[in-house]
Amino acid sequence: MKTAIQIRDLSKSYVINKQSQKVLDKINLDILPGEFILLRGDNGSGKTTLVNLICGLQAPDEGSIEIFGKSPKDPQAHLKLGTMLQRAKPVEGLTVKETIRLFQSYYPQPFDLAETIERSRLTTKQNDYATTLAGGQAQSLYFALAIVGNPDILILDEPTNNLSSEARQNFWKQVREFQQQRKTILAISHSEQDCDEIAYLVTREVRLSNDNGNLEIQEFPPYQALKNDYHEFEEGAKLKSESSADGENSSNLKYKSDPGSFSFKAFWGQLYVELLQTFRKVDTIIIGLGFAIFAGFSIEQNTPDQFQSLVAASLAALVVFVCVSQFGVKIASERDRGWLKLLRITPLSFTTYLAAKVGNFLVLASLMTGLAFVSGWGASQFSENSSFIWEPWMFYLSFILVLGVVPFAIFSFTLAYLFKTESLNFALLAFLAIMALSSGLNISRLLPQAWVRYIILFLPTYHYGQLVAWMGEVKLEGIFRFDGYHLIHIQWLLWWTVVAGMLARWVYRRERLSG
Ligand SMILES: Nc1ncnc2c1ncn2[C@@H]1O[C@H](COP(=O)(O)OP(=O)(O)OP(=O)(O)O)[C@@H](O)[C@H]1O
Repeated sequence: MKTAIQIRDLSKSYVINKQSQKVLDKINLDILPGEFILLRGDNGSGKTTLVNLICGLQAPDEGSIEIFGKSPKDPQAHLKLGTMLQRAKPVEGLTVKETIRLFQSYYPQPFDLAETIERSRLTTKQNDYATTLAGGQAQSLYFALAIVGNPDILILDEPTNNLSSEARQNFWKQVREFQQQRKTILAISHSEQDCDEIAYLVTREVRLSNDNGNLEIQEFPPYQALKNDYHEFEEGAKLKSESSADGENSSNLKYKSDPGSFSFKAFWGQLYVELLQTFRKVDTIIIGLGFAIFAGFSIEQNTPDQFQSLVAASLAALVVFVCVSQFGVKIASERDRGWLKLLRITPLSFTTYLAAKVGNFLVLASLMTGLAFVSGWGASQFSENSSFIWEPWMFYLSFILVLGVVPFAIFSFTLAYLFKTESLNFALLAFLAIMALSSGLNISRLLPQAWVRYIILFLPTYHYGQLVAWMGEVKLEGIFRFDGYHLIHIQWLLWWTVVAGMLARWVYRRERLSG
């Protein structure tokens, strides 16, 4: 049996006011499976830093941490951990039940949904929006999210902050029930009432010192009993593995699949909630779907002879605008709420996460283009000399509009990770302006420098614009026309999708979510 958490010579410093300050200094600690550790220390002594390091949200300067023998960065370790972070808010647009179901989809062997809701005392609140929960109920939701994956280790960072005395009692009762299944618990609390509530469960109290970044450890009677059990088990396991050559291998088979790779279960779970959130936002419905319907209808009514080119141009602009603004703003809000931090400590992989976000956009963009054509057909029904007929170009144009915009959606994902929320709107506006300038509309003629025009030829917007002009038969002499090289434009867009994906992966990995 492996140690639940093994910490060796762990050090961490921060640069505060241009000076390096050591928060943790060569810390060593072995937490046994089934232990209940109470982590204490004054404000600023480094408790949350230690939790962030254990969850893999931050990297140590020196030393190492292992979760059942795995690095905290390893997705296998994330399967074992359930964490309640100190600062997080529920994500918008989802009910309590939907939020818990989403987290449940990330894990291969989760708890039953109804059981988790009941265990967290959220039965009467399960259909309420998570953002409307009162303080204590929100803590219960975070508890549910921490346990739904059926983790072996539960980490609770000041879980009873802002709770009433009764709510505290209830909370620790839930934790006790969880611990009775011989799970390992690491809890941080400043409250004396909390300490009284859990006193008989605690195996060791670990105190972080503010002065020297070291640990003081106090052992309680349950620890000795647990330690003896652990050593007996170790001895037994040693004998067993000596008598059976493949003993070690068979225990490793348990988690053979790699939780860091793409998971269909997590993809469908994530895509479902992304769609729910999108279609519950009134502005998406009005701007995205409303404008698409309006464009199709009014173009067919007023200029039916130019339907193909005008619909192509207006839909291209609309689809790009909605996808870029939707993606960026949504991720920024999730980041502000601490939601991304919560996602990063689950086994959800980057590929699954990004694929679900792109999938959400593809559904929205398909609906937008479909509705524009249906409303054009609707408008033709009111017109006496209608020329509207369903033609194959409509299908091909929709295909280009929807798939061609994927690299832009991924770029806006990248921007949302690169910029802080306050500056993100400017970044998105600048991005949209660059896209408009480089779309192939011959504004570039106004640019005196030839090299600017050459750069534009390499940008994805130019190729997207050309493909739309091709399918929309856009012929605006001297301003915008298809140059005839559709295969080259398709290749460039594919290449940009790969580049955008690599960039997104890089910003996702480098993101520090520790604040
Ligand atoms: N990302 C960061 N950048 C710079 N300094 C940081 C960062 N995170 C934490 N610190 C500093 O490190 C020290 C330890 O912070 P930490 O949040 O780990 O303490 P804590 O024991 O959890 O405090 P509290 O009990 O108030 O939650 C503090 O002085 C804090 O200001």
